[in-house]
Amino acid sequence: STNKRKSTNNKKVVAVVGGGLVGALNACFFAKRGFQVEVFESREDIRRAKIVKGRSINLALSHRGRQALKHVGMEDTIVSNGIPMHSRMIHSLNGTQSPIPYGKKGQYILSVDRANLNKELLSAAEMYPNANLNFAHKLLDWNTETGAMTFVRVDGAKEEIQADLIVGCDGAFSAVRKQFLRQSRFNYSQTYIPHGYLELTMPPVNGEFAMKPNHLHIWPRNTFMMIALPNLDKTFTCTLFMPFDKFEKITTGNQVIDFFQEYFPDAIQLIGVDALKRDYFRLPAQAMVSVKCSPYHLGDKCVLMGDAAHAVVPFYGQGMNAGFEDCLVFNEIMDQLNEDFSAVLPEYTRIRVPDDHAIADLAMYNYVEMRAHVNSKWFLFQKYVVNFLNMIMPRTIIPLYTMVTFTRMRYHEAVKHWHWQNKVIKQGLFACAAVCLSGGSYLLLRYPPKMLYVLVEQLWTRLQDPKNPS
Ligand SMILES: Cc1cc2nc3c(=O)[nH]c(=O)nc-3n(C[C@H](O)[C@H](O)[C@H](O)COP(=O)(O)OP(=O)(O)OC[C@H]3O[C@@H](n4cnc5c(N)ncnc54)[C@H](O)[C@@H]3O)c2cc1C
Ligand SMILES: COc1ccc2c(c1)CN(c1nc(C(=O)N(C)c3cc(Cl)c(F)cc3C(=O)O)c(Cl)s1)C2
Repeated sequence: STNKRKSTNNKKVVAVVGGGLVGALNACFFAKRGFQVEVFESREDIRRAKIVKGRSINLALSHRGRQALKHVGMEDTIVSNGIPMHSRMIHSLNGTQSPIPYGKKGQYILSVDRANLNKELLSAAEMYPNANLNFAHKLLDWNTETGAMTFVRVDGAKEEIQADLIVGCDGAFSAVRKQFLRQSRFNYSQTYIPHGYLELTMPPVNGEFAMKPNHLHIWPRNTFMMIALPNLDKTFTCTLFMPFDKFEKITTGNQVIDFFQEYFPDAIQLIGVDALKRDYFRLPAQAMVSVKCSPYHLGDKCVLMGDAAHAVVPFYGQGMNAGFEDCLVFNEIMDQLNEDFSAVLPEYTRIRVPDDHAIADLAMYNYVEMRAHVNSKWFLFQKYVVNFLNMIMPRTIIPLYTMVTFTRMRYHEAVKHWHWQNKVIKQGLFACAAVCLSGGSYLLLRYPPKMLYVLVEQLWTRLQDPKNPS
């Protein structure tokens, strides 16, 4: 039966497919504009269900995501439930911990609980009288002409529902996107990386955090890496990144301990030997996929946002932030083109595709970087050099992660500026190398080594005893 959800006023009906982080936030954006919003989520209402297994338990929320939440009045609620991380804490192999600030005082990122964030956004959407949440509705397919969607219920019954606009927020394996793949001139690519991830919990010690809480803890070990974000219950969620073929080689509890002894010795005591042996095998390592596609819209009927449009590998902590920013950018274009979908959708694709592709590339680049040669020394060195240059030329040399994490500079413009400043730094380094070289050789030619030796000795004595004129 095709029934079109009755819209309370003559406003159009917007169907948001997917009640995850981006779908729930998008529902708030459209409901705030007065549309009749119907959210269709395949899972049961997570506000009633138990823990959702297999998803990253906490996430880093930064500026872009906060600006989107702010627009629907949710920023304060979410930030109050987040834990500020003012700097990274780099764990070296010998156990020393080195903090690297994210920036000036007010520049910090937040560790937020994924399930809690999703629940808060669903409840915020539900507050709007013109918004409905339909759980246990799994989209099978939709018709590009009529916009009619076919959902299957838990009991296998099918339900057809019509909408004026379909917003595909159904994640990396989007069913809404399936219809796009049948269209000509639709570009699509997906890449699974050879790494998987596994989550481990680091319990509190005597009721207190096991490590300093206001940091993003990182154990960079080239091909392996572990990071830890704090939770409100004083635990840390540790995410271990490792190639699948390495995961497959570790099959016994003792092998887990040996592996941690070799690469993350300080973490063994903090997580606990038994917990490590148990939790390591609780779930299989999860895959990470990078999806890029364009266009994001189909006619004036359908638009993709969030992971459905651009699943990115998590090595910049931007997937959710980018998806939240999608909602904000779409909303800004709705204002500019006064909600005319036939104009808004193509404009959204034109504006947003270059930016979401840029962050997808950046995240993949950083994955390759981290895996290739980022151990704690290089990580520290790199951050110090760029932070030093930023100190002397604050408006010219801006660390890339600062532009990505603490501004709403368009992702593709941040990348362009980063390429430019890399060139400037390289030329700058080259220039001062040339000066030192030519200056040095001039001195050698002008003053043969003996003379030079005397010169240096005089200089040294003067430095030792400035008053002595000799
Ligand atoms: C290990 C890891 C760490 C991460 N860390 C960060 C981080 O620190 N910061 C950050 O910003 N991002 C991070 N991300 C990325 C972030 O998790 C995603 O970008 C974000 O969840 C995308 O939200 P979404 O709503 O688009 O998709 P999802 O969260 O996947 O939600 C999709 C929703 O659609 C529903 N659905 C799927 N198919 C259908 C269907 N056919 N019909 C109806 N409903 C359907 C699903 O049940 C789900 O509720 C991380 C990701 C991973 C894997
Ligand atoms: C829950 O699972 C996950 C998984 C991965 C991430 C997060 C949460 C949060 N992440 C953030 N990354 C940045 C960043 O810009 N860069 C370049 C970094 C990239 C890596 Cl891989 C890293 F380890 C540190 C930094 C860093 O600079 O601290 C932030 Cl800023 S936050 C990565």
